[in-house]
Amino acid sequence: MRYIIIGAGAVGGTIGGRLFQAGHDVVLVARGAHLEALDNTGLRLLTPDSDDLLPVPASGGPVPPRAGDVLIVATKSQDTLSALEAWPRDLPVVCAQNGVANEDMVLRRFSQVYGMCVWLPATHLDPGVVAAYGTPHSGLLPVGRYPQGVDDLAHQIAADLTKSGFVAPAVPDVMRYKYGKLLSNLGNAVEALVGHADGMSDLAKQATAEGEAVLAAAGIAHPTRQEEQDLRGNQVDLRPIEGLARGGGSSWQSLARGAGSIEADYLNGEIVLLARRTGVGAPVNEVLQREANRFARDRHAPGSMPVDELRRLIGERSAT
Ligand SMILES: NC(=O)C1=CN([C@@H]2O[C@H](COP(=O)(O)OP(=O)(O)OC[C@H]3O[C@@H](n4cnc5c(N)ncnc54)[C@H](OP(=O)(O)O)[C@@H]3O)[C@@H](O)[C@H]2O)C=CC1
Ligand SMILES: CC(C)(CO)C(=O)C(=O)O
Repeated sequence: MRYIIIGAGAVGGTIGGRLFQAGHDVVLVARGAHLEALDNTGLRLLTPDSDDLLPVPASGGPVPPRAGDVLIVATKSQDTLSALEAWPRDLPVVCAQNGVANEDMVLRRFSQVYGMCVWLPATHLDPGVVAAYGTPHSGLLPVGRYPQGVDDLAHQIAADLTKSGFVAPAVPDVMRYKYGKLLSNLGNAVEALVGHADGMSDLAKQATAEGEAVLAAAGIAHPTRQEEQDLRGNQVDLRPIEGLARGGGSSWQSLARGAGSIEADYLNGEIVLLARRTGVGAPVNEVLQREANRFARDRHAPGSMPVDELRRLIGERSAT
């Protein structure tokens, strides 16, 4: 099996780097300065306990096919389709991403799709450099066939990831896990907008509570908090890497890089979509989606919105 990682940033770089370290064939697909650094120097993968320079092959696009190729897409959700555009449609694709929309988007074009629920705090620090901030051998990556089930390939992927140091069970209901993870990611926009200001976690809890109510109204199952906690164990506990504080989660990082786009349409926006479909309200997530998109478009620095301003906007929207 050869793992082709489409979007070798924080998550893709970490998964690809660990698979490579465990002896698997890996190709990292990247672009721009990141691709140049990967080509010239290799992938530098930092963890709390290690600092490795890995000569993982990299490419800017499709590579000559080989039997057993598997695509792992680890771009932000807004980049999924364009990143997969040039790849042969008979390849299996694993969506190692947050949100729950990628699998359907990919299934329109590729017939064999897998979901992966990604609990793996990581940062794309610089071109060619990624950091994974978990406990040693951390990262929880349940994987399964989309929309449900476990086939031989899902078992093989889970086994390869497990041998690479992840906790990676093959699960028959991967989307149930991904809906649970979606709830945890509704606070991404809060962190991106107001940073770690006082009041940030209350706003994130409001977004999550609203998300839970919307999933309940839509009849969508997700793990209970206890089940998720049991599964997570200490796999996603952040540990410091000396000299490298983690600024924030994946959406915060998009703003910090001035990326011009953010994943909010696929995180808070998923709750807004479901709320509209089921006829319930989702004012908190609506404001977070709108403001996060505005912040990304106007290239505001992460954490630069006063928390009172965000509270005011949510209050205003909730009152209408
Ligand atoms: N970071 C984290 O801690 C976690 C992230 N996730 C999820 O994982 C997914 C990936 O996030 P993350 O790793 O943070 O994102 P990153 O931005 O770090 O990495 C995504 C990479 O994809 C690249 N990319 C986008 N389009 C293309 C393309 N057409 N060709 C080649 N490369 C492309 C980006 O390049 P460029 O920079 O040039 O745009 C970037 O390097 C998201 O769904 C996120 O929500 C889940 C759990 C934790
Ligand atoms: C859980 C968390 C916040 C880990 O960083 C994440 O999923 C993200 O950054 O998107």
